[in-house]
Amino acid sequence: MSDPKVIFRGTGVTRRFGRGKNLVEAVKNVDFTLTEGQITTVVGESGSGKSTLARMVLRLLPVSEGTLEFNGTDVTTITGSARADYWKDVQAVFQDPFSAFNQFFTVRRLLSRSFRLLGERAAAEARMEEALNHVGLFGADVLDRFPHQLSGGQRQRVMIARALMMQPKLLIADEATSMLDASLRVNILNVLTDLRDTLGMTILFITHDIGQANYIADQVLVMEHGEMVEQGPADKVIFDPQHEYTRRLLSDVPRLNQSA
Ligand SMILES: Nc1ncnc2c1ncn2[C@@H]1O[C@H](COP(=O)(O)OP(=O)(O)OP(=O)(O)O)[C@@H](O)[C@H]1O
Repeated sequence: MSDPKVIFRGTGVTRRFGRGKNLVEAVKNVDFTLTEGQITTVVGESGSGKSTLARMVLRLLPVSEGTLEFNGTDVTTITGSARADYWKDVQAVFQDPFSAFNQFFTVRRLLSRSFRLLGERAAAEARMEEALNHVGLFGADVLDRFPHQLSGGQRQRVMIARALMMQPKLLIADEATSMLDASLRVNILNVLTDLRDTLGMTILFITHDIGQANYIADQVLVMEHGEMVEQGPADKVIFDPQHEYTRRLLSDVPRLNQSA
């Protein structure tokens, strides 16, 4: 078997907001890699810089310092059509699937709108069905429904399907389960692990909950106050944490600790 491939590399990534006494260093000189076909989880408390990091990887937010490489290409400052191409390869789902929906659009319209690029209607329809199947939904059941006719878990799965329609190489899920109750959360986590296992999808999963990291991750990156304090294979970080902060996050999850 060949060595796992690094699909994304961040080097010295820093992001500051504001200036003077209002200066916030949200992400501080962070180095990390994402391995193809693996789920990498960024975990940390609220305000630790996880979303800022995800938005920089997505190229929604410029870095203050550092470089971002995707598939060996420097994407740190790409704009225009290069960035539009990048967004075909790198797709995201966010916390609140409801806010991303137009309440007056059916699922079909939502999905086909974000997929105008494909042009041909029949091909778009086929891609829609395929993407919905990947998240355990059937077109006939959901395509003609409006958002309020779907459960929270179904809405989030539709959002994942929308991202999948672009056939991305990297999927970013930023607190994608935090609005869902526990059973639906597990359901979405299972959808993501299935995508890794069946499509070989690379996933960057952002969460404040180290329990979810344990459930889903191959690799864990731990952030505290903008710094990456610990990173490594999930088993190692979770069952043999080296940093005090990681131990503290773990001590808040009693069940996990007992199984360690
Ligand atoms: N646009 C902004 N302007 C000023 N400060 C910001 C901005 N975005 C984020 N920050 C600050 O950067 C720090 C990191 O925020 P970020 O949202 O990345 O953390 P997080 O770990 O994702 O937290 P949460 O889980 O609560 O979203 C926080 O102190 C936040 O207030």
